[in-house]
Amino acid sequence: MAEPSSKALDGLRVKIDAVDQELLQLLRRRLDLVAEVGAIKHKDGVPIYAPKREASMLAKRRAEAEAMGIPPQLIEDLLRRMMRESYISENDVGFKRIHPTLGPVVIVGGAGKLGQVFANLFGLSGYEVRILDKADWARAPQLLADAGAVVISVPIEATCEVIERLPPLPVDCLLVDLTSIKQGPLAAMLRVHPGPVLGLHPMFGPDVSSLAKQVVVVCHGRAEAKYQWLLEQIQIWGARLHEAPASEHDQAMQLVQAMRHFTAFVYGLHLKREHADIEQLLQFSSPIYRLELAMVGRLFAQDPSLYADIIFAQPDALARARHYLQRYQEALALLEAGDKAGFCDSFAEVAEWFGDFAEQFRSESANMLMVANDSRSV
Ligand SMILES: O=C(O)C(=O)C[C@]1(C(=O)O)C=C[C@@H](O)C=C1
Repeated sequence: MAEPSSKALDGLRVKIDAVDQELLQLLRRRLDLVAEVGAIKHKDGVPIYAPKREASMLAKRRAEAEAMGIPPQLIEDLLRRMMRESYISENDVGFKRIHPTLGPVVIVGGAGKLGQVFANLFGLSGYEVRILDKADWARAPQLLADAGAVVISVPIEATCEVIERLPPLPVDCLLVDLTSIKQGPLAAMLRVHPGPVLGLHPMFGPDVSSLAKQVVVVCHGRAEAKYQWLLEQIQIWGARLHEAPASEHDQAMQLVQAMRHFTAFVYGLHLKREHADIEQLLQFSSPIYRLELAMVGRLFAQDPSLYADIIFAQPDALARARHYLQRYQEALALLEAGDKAGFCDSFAEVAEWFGDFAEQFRSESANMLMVANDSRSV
C-alpha cells in the first residue's frame, strides 16, 4: 500500500531531509576529528576506550539536551552509536607497540576466527606475526625458534594436546593461551615451559569490531613482570582486564557459559521436537520473545563442536545439569499440584536474591529492546 502524502507533508519532509543532510555534515566533521584523536592515541599509546571522558561527555550533553527540550536519552543513544564508530576507526589506525624488542608473535591456531582477531591486533601494533596452524606442524621448530610470544588459540578439546606437542621454546618466550577453561591449559603450559606463562580468556566472540569495552580474564601463571607488556597492550586495544584465579574462572564459566548453552540447546531441541513453526512464533512474538528466540537461534548458526567442547570440557557439567533438572522437577511439582502460591513464593525468593540487579536488568533489557525494535523494518 502506498504511504499517504499531502502537499503540507511533502513540504515538511523536504525540510527534514535538509536537517538530516546537515546531520551528515556534522557526522563527517566528527569522524574527521576522531581520526585525529586516533592518530594521537596511536603515537602516545593511549587506550581507545576512555570511560571517564565518555561519562562526563554524556552527562554534559544530557543536561544540555534537557535544557533544550530534547529527550536526554536521544542524545545519549546517538553519542553511544557514534562512539562505536570511533572505536572502529581508532582501531584501524593501529596501536603503539608496547614491547618494541619482542621477537615474533606466533599464533598457534591462527587460522581460526579468534586467532585471527589477535593476529590482526598484534599486526596493527607493529609486531611480527606468524601463524602456526594444523598444516604447519612440520615447520613448528623453525617458526618457534626465535619466538617472543606464543599464543595458543585452538579448540578447547585440543588445547592441552597442542601445548604438550610444542617443541622447546626460547626460555624468555611468553607462552599464553586464550581457551575458555583455564585450570588444565595453565597447568599444561607451566609443565612444558620454564619461562613466562599466562592464561587469558577473552570474554567475547570473534565478531567484535574492536576490543573497546570488552573484558579479558587474566589468570596469572609465572613471571608476571615479563608479561606486563601484553597486559598493557591489551588495555591499549581497549579491553578491561579482570584478574581471577583459574579455579574461580572455571567455576563461573560453568554457570555463565556451559549451563547457559546447555539450557539453550535443550530449548532449541524442544522447539524442534514440538514442530514449532518459527515464522508463526515470530508473528506472535513481542520484542522480548524475539530477542529470546534470537539468543537461542544464534547458537544453532555456529559450529556444534564449539558448544560441545564448552559444555563437555567442564569437569562437573553432568552434576550441574542434574541439579538443573532437579530444579525443573521442583517447578514441575508446583504446576502438577496447581500450587500458584508456592510458585509465587519461589518467585519472590529468587527476586530477593537478584536484589537491585533485577531492576538494573529490567531497565538494561528495556533499552536493548528499543534498539532491537529500531533495527526492524517490518
Ligand atoms: O576522546 C577520546 O578519547 C576519543 O577517542 C573520542 C571518543 C568519541 O567518539 O567521542 C571515542 C572513544 C572514547 O572512549 C571517548 C570518546
